[in-house]
Amino acid sequence: MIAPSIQHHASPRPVRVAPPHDALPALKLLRTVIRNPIEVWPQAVYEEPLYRRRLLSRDTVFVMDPDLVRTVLVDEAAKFTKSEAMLRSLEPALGEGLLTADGERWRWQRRAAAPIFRHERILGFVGEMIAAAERRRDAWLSIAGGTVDVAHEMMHTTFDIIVETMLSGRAGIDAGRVERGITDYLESTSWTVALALLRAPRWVPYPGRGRAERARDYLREEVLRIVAARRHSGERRSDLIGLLLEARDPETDRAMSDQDLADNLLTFITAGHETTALALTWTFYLLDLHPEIADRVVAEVATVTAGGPLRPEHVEQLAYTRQVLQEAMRLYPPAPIVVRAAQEDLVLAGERIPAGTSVYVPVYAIHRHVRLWDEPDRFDPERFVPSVVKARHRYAYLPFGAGPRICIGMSFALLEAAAILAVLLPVVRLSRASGRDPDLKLRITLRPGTGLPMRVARRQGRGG
Ligand code: HEM
Repeated sequence: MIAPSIQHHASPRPVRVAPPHDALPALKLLRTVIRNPIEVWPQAVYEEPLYRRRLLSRDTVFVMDPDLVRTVLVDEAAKFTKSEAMLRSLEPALGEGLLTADGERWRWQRRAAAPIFRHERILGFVGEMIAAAERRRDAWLSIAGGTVDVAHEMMHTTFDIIVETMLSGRAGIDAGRVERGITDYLESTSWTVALALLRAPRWVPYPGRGRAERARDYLREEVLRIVAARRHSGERRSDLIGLLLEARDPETDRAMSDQDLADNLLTFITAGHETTALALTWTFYLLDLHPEIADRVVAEVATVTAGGPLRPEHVEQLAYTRQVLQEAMRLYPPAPIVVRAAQEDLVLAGERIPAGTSVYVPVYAIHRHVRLWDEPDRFDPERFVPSVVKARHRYAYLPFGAGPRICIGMSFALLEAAAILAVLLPVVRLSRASGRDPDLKLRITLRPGTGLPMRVARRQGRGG
């Protein structure tokens, strides 16, 4: 009888969100939404197939059952649009780009961007991914024994990769300012979400609004500058800017305006690096808790590369490394919630859902749902052995969403994360500088509240 609890203590428990004990009264709910919206999700979201409640002034349905998730995101996707809270948070920066547009406007932008995400094309980017990771590795080795904020370091690494691969070079963008700009902007989004739940008009001021708007203006000016420079040069390249410049709306034959281009470039720059950086950040945290799993990744890299440097063709062969990343994204999905607004009345699991209802797909909670996962809080990459994946419901795991709006950058992100991990892990060992767990903060993405400071040591043995 005692054995299971001993085992339980032997395996470190990665940090998780603590759901509230009781239903929160309105004022406390509002305060919690502003501080950290994921902390209002009740225990029921981790246990029930569907949970319905009024969140401030919005009728809200949480959908956890994988069949219902499929209904919302795939089968009946046409009956939903992006939600008011998400649009209100993201539209001021991303306009009506690929992530935020709906209907026909979304469809032609998706078609325009699709060629750059074809598998063969993405494989051509892996060399850049490895090179950026090697620059980070060399920087870390030069300060071995020191401490780095892994969250910040991963943001810079993935930022370098997105501008190298999608914009054909850095184009003079200040990565540090972009990172601060994104953080400042995202920081304000818990207010915009709360105000949307309260149905307050969009002009209502809130703390940090000025700072968020300055950040947004900086980011937009930078991408407009890049667009203007490309138009001015008349250069034709087949990078993302080139593809978008040549795209024509099939219905109107209209080309993208500079504003449309800026919306999309900013969408790709932000959606395309912050999420992957977070996936890696949480992976480094988990590997500090589980050095035996880190050792297995290092051993796999050594086998696949035969002890030599990582080359692009190796990355797809790193099956265990990919399992580790997938399991890290189960526990810490960088995009922990997907939200939609019902455009028509419909019925879900016998519940009448009137048009206008917000439908939350709480990815973080689905990934830790007691009916879907055995010991949901345990980090166990074996869950992603192909035969185990096959036996599981397809919609029990959705770090990249699902259906027509599934992440366009999914393969890019998986290759990128595996390449970065496979370059860094064999040479360095990272351990939390404070010995404490990071805190989980929802700001559209799932971020470590105050970064993730880790000590960098040279890894002894085969790799270093
Ligand atoms: C680990 C990394 C990533 C995660 C976890 C992630 C997650 C997601 C999720 C959940 C969605 C769907 C949102 C919804 O349905 O409302 C999405 C959409 C999107 N992602 Fe990613 N993403 C990642 C990396 C990337 C990368 C590398 C790029 C670009 C290079 C990218 C670009 C986009 C875009 C443009 C969309 C909107 C697609 C559409 O609506 O058609 N993402 N992402």
